[in-house]
Amino acid sequence: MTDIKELLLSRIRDVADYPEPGVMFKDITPLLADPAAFTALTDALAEIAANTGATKIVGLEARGFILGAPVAVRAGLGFIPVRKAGKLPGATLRQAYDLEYGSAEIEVHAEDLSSGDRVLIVDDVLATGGTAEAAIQLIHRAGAEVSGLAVLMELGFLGGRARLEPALNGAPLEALLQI
Ligand SMILES: O=P(O)(O)OC[C@H]1O[C@H](OP(=O)(O)OP(=O)(O)O)[C@H](O)[C@@H]1O
Ligand SMILES: Nc1ncnc2[nH]cnc12
Repeated sequence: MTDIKELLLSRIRDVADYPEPGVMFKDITPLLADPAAFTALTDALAEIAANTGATKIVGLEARGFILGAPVAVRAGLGFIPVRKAGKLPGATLRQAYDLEYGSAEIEVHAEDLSSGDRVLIVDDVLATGGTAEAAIQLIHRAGAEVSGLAVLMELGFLGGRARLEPALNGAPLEALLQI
C-alpha cells in the first residue's frame, strides 16, 4: 500500500453497530481533523477530476460536501450540492433510493446542470451504491454526463460496484481505499 493510502486508512475509525446493529460505521472525522491527511485526500480526488475531464463536481450530502467542496476549489471547478429532499429552495429534480441503513430521497437544483456538463460525483463511502445510483440518475435526468464517481473508500462486500456498472456506462469508479 502506498504511503498516502496508509495515511488515509489510519485516519478512518471503525464504529461497530452504528447507526444500527450489524453496521460497521466508517467514521472519517479523524481524517478531517488531520490537515496532512485531508490535503492528501483533496489532492488525490482533484487529480481524478482532472483525469476524467470533469467540468463540475457534485457532492452528496453530507459527507460528500465536506470532501467535494475543497476538491472543486482545488480543481478550479464549480461545486453542485445534491441534497437530502426538502433542503434546496429552487426548482429541483428528486430521486428516491435505499442505502445500507435505510431509505431517503435526494434532490439537485435543475438549473445547476445541463447538457455539456461532465460531472464527477464525490463521496466518502460507496456501500450498497444506492446513493450514488440515485445521484447518477439525477445527473442524467438533468441532461448532463457523468465523468466518473470518486470515493474515499469502497465497502466491496456490499456489491456497490457491480450495481453501478450499468448506470456508470463505462465511466470510471475510483475508490482510493478498498475495504
Ligand atoms: O452506498 P450507499 O449504501 O448508498 O451508502 C453510502 C452513503 O451513505 C452515507 O451517507 P448518509 O446517507 O449516511 O448521509 P450523511 O453523509 O449525511 O451521513 C455515505 O456518506 C454515502 O453517501
Ligand atoms: N458502513 C458505513 N460507514 C460509513 N458510511 C456509510 N454509508 C453507508 N454505509 C456506511
